[in-house]
Amino acid sequence: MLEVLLEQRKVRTVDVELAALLVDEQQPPYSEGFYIILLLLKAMHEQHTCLDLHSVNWDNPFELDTRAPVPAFFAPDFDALGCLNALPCTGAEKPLRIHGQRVYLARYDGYEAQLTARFLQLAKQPLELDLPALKALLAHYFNNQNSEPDWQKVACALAATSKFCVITGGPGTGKTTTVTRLLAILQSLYAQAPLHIELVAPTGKAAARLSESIQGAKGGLAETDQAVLESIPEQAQTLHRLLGTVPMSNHFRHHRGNPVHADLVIVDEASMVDISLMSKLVDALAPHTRLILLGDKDQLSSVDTGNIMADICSECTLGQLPHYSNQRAEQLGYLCGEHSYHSGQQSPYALTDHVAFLQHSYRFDGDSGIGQLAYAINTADSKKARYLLQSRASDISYYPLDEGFYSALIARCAEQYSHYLALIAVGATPAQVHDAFARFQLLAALREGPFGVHALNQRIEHHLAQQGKINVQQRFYIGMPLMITQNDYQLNLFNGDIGIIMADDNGEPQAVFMGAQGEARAFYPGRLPQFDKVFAMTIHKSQGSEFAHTAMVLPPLHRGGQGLNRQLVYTGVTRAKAHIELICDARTLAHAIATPVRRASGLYQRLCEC
Ligand SMILES: Nc1ncnc2c1ncn2[C@@H]1O[C@H](COP(=O)(O)OP(=O)(O)OP(=O)(O)O)[C@@H](O)[C@H]1O
Repeated sequence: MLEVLLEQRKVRTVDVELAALLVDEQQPPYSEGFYIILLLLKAMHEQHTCLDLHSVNWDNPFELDTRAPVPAFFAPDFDALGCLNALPCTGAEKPLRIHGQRVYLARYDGYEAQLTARFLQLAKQPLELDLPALKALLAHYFNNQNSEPDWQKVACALAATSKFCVITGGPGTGKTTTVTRLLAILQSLYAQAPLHIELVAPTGKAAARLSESIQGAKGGLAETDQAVLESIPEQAQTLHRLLGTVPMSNHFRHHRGNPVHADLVIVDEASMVDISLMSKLVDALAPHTRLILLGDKDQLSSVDTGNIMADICSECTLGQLPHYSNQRAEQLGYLCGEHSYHSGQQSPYALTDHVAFLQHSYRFDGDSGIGQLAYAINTADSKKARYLLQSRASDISYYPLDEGFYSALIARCAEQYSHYLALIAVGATPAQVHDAFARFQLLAALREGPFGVHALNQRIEHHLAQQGKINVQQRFYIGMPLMITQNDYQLNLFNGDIGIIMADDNGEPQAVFMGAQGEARAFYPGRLPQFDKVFAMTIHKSQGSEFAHTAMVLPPLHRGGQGLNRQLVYTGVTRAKAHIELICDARTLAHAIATPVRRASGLYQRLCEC
């Protein structure tokens, strides 16, 4: 049985050794306890926080290839919980922990317990507030007289009246605008002693975009006191930088014993933050520090373990009212105007009064193809998605994978990328070149294979070289676009940063990046941390970025399309600001839309039980 698992790469040798160690069995034949621990380790590799016994298909628990007979790992009447509880490694201070039907490795149980306790403690902390002053400020910054509730105003009211708040919403729903107004409101409320605010994001790219968005949104704050405006920070940093990385260690300089100095920490793109990093963040917050998480709950989960944003926003459903408590709804009525703010349903969820869900997109109006396509994907409406692709909406182009599509795609991409190359050729400034490059991006679901980024990068490069637009004889040729894949705190270059090779005054190639203040930063290529060429980028890597024109290629079902899911496709589509170009089989798209990923975790349950 073990050989089959190893052969089909369902488990790794190191997992086998760890499981054997935990159950204290030296060699085969192994017990059912050993196999259930292997199942837990497999779940961990798939970035689940725990193994949910309810969701195991006991007839084929390791999801083996069913073309061959699947061995029976467990007896038909197998009592998984009884077996786990009887293991010597299970218990409160032991490596394995059990909560209901959920099995954890101690470390992840610890993270989840810490997040639950800290979120709860923050949410329950009383705040002394001048409510009439807050009401007046809310009316000043949100002065529309709609018959419907203004959910941005509600989000501000929730965040101003609590030490913990989550604001979720799709692209262009105004998360940054709302937070900027919130900051103006808070700094006005605390004008005597302005709050020390830290803006952070999981990647350098996302931090730069947050800085840009806050600067833009501040421009829209007319009639705001100059001192208040000046007290709103504009520069965001990475979470790692806020916490202070310690070289060669997974610990940070800031932790419970040496907390971060801040009255308020705002985390943008929080869906990209894994459970370990989020635990370290909450551990490093001083007891009085407020926390606001911003992000799109429907985007891809973090690369590493966890699903925090989706877990916290479990009760948010498109088109539905939130389940705010009566007390909260009453408070919102006073602060934001008399409307109906709750579904009427009472929820046991401890954070129910701390989550704001923005559903109206200001970027995409009702007629926008991109907005409708994102909505159709999110609501699992494949028919609508298919209709939209065929409908010739002005902001959607659709190319099925018919004969000749590949060379046509490469030619279109080469054409798009010609613009920034032409600008380099005429000596345009780095800012102009970067602007032109950022107008178009090809995204791919996979890294390998003909539909993967490696092959696409090579083909586009080859095409441009044939047209004489780049000279690939040089390793670092003029015009080569690259994306940093490893943080380098000394150089201030971060995972996701995009650089373009341009010539210095002596004609030597250097990688030019744009800094947060719009300044060009140049490095000789030999000094760069790890990077990839980036004519094509994986959808995963595109998180936290947006492009005016985004093209996304999905492989057919038999070439890797089976592995796609709803969040991946949604994330890709919502990178587009003005135009989305989809290159795929309709069947692949339908399959992805019908396949949501839900990572197992107990965060929501714990927050319902406390
Ligand atoms: N209440 C509003 N009224 C009019 N325009 C708005 C409002 N809120 C936001 N906008 C506009 O919508 C656009 C998107 O807003 P914003 O950048 O705040 O959204 P977001 O949710 O942070 O977007 P994303 O994270 O997808 O970039 C901006 O141009 C902003 O000016």
